[in-house]
Amino acid sequence: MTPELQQAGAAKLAEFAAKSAEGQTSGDRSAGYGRVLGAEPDFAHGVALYLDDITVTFDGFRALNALSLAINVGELRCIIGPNGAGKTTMMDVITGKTRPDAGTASFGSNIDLLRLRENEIAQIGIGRKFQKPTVVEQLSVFENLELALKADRRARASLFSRLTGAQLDRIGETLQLIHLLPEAQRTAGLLSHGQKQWLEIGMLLMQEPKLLLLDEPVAGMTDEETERTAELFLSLEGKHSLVVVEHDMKFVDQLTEGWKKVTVLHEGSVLAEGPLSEVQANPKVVEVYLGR
Ligand SMILES: Nc1ncnc2c1ncn2[C@@H]1O[C@H](COP(=O)(O)OP(=O)(O)OP(=O)(O)O)[C@@H](O)[C@H]1O
Repeated sequence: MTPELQQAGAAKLAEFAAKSAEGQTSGDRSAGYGRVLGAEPDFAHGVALYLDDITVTFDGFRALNALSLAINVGELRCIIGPNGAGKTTMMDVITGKTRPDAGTASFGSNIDLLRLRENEIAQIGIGRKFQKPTVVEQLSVFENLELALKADRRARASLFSRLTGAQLDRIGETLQLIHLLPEAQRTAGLLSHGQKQWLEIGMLLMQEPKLLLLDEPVAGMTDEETERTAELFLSLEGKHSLVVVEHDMKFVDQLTEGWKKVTVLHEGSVLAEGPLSEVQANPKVVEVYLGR
């Protein structure tokens, strides 16, 4: 690593540390966790996420219209639907960015998501990946993962301390999982688009999310990258619940392996649910989405 890069890395870490310290004084994630929740999500009923009758209105326009949806623990669910169907708004409600006008949203059977702030929702184990990767370009792949690990409340005390053996092992395992072990020392800014997306997924994984929300994860990827991303998600299934919003039907087909449930959203509610082949043959789905 060049001295410039080291300096840039140190500056980023310092900036990050300052933000963490700020959070600590103004109701940060760990403080919020204890204050608001005091409990881990209860997954005993096998459901990770429940949305019930959620309505979101923007200036009189219903972006979500009595939307109900349940995602099981460990399930990989693909959500498809035409532009404007409400997919992003749904993710915004789950992550606390948008408050619905009506309805309920819970994580496990006990945690009311509508009472939590965005940072608190991240803290209880809901990770979100936006379409555009937001890795720290000046840092190496390894340092990005290290940063994500240390953003975790459980490791905050050790922001500037050396990584423990267990932490190094976790970073190593994640590097392998996201196919970036050979690129560990590479500056993130030099990675391909697909590799940046994987790195960002790796950063989310460092926080051990129970539910991962992924918005068009393969947009802009090559066919090979798309295929490897499908393999990655399939390897995460079971250990995490995954909600994948995607327009790429080949990718959805790979992920659902011919049998898993796909949800079709249209005009803010569920239009159809079932295996991909079934929803693709559904005349209502063809009319509003696939036939276009
Ligand atoms: N902040 C907002 N103010 C006003 N209207 C909004 C706002 N956010 C979303 N909308 C509208 O709500 C509807 C649902 O948008 P949303 O982005 O959730 O759809 P989407 O299914 O994610 O679409 P895409 O596939 O294009 O990303 C759209 O008609 C959109 O214009």
